[in-house]
Amino acid sequence: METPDIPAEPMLWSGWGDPAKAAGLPAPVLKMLRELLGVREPTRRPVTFGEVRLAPVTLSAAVFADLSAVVGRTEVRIDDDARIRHTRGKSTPDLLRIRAGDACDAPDAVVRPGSHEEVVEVLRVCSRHRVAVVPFGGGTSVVGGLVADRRGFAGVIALDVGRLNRLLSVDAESLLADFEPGLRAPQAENLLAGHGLTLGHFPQSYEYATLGGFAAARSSGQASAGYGRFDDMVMAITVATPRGTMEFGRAPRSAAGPDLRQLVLGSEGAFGVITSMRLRVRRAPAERVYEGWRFESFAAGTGALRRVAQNGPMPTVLRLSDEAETMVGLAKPDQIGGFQTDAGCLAVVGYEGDAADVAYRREKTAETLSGLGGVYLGPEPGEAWAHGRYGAPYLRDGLLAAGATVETLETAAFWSDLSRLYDAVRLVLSVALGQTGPQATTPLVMCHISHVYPSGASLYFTVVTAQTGDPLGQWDTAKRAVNEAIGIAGGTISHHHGVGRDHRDAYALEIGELGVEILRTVKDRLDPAGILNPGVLIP
Ligand SMILES: Cc1cc2nc3c(=O)[nH]c(=O)nc-3n(C[C@H](O)[C@H](O)[C@H](O)COP(=O)(O)OP(=O)(O)OC[C@H]3O[C@@H](n4cnc5c(N)ncnc54)[C@H](O)[C@@H]3O)c2cc1C
Repeated sequence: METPDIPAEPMLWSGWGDPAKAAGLPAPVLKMLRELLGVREPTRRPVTFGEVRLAPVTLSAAVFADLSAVVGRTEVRIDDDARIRHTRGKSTPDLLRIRAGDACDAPDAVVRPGSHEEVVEVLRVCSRHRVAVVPFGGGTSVVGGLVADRRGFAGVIALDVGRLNRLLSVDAESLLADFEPGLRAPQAENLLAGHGLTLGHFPQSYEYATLGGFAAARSSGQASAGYGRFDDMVMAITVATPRGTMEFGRAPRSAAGPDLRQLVLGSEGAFGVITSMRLRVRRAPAERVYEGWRFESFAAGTGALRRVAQNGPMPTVLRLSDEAETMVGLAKPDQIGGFQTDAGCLAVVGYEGDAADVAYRREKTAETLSGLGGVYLGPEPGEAWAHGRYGAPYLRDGLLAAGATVETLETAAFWSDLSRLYDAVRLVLSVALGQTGPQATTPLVMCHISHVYPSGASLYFTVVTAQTGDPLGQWDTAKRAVNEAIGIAGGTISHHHGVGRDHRDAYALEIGELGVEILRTVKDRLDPAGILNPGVLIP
């Protein structure tokens, strides 16, 4: 998999990604925004860094002294720069708020422990003083996973795991590697490359997201067909809690009772702070091939993907854009704006491995796809996707600046429910974001499938619409309606972004009252003062 350089700069405080890569919008996109979606330039400009509004720090001198005694005075930061950069995550509502100068959710301090023991001590100090703790990895959450409920607390700290950034050991015989959680994905890949290994986890947030964040939010990368989801990779996990240390996982599989790793995976910092993990790794592939296929319709392409997922062998990357996403060219962000209306639906299929394995899987997959109506387009669309794959999120800043709201959301369901779910989400988004009156507009709703299983798949939607005077309210209304529609249509509220605050209520409906009670009981036991990420995950 082609991997970008590790960004040297901290992430843009008001937008996505590496400041050096900030991109303008291509002219055809601007034209489409104006003519097709009725987008008008916003009247308000985004604030400058100096104009961001922060509440005063509420931590007492005693808390400050106790935290400094654990991690060192310089690792407890209360300056504006540190606080603003640890405010919320990177969803579109997060960006709309910070661009408007609103940093009311900023932590009072950013604390950076240097070891597992220091994390345990920080949690003890915060429990004693009733200070809320937000575990902070790369800060790329898109579900409100980095905002603590302040009520009843003497303050909030962001517990940044950035100093826990080592590859601790490699077991080449078992294909395992022990990592600390604060490594960003490209750093981990670089370290593994020195051993001829790869993790194979390539989400679109790859440049900035961390290993701990992947485990805490059950992330899934774009090559999940071949390498699996991140939660499949976690063989063992160590967690610091206010009550001490938990360590789970000591064999590849076990019948020794329920698998308590699963209680940590997806717990989004509400039960403890992940301080190390033993991850399954793979030998670095000798060969990589990406290519494109065309299907007449999304339904036809979906059927073909299902057959591949059920009959195998599996490619490494398997994704299918619907008609709208193919038309806009979102599958190839470098070439966005081609606007081919007769392009059908583009599937990108990739294979990584040794030459014989790649050749075998390619031949078998091609047989299946062509037998179900797929037309082979050659390597160009696949290579273009692989080259531009981390580029799309950079377009969001330009779209927001131009007066468009753009956001993504995702879900998953069994194959037999998938087309109903697809129709329901598209309909609800179109109705909720469509505007009537003299300047009537319809939003652009696009979708792709990029994670497939024998029993079902995920659906990933991108929506672009003209901003109203209240873009936050506009999106909030639409998102509530979609969450409800997903539940009714039988989908899960998240396939890989997680729960955070944004999906908390929908998640509660999904797991039922008893499920919520189990989560509350576990939390009460591990975190009796309730300091860990209050308001996230658990209603
Ligand atoms: C542009 C963009 C593209 C994205 N693409 C994808 C994608 O392709 N696939 C995907 O799965 N996700 C994607 N995401 C979502 C996000 O990147 C993932 O949820 C990722 O797992 C978050 O990692 P992070 O290190 O940034 O965690 P953070 O955002 O810092 O934290 C996420 C949650 O985990 C908790 N947490 C963080 N570290 C720890 C720890 N060490 N111990 C305990 N709790 C912790 C936090 O408190 C928070 O609740 C995308 C996000 C953006 C902005």
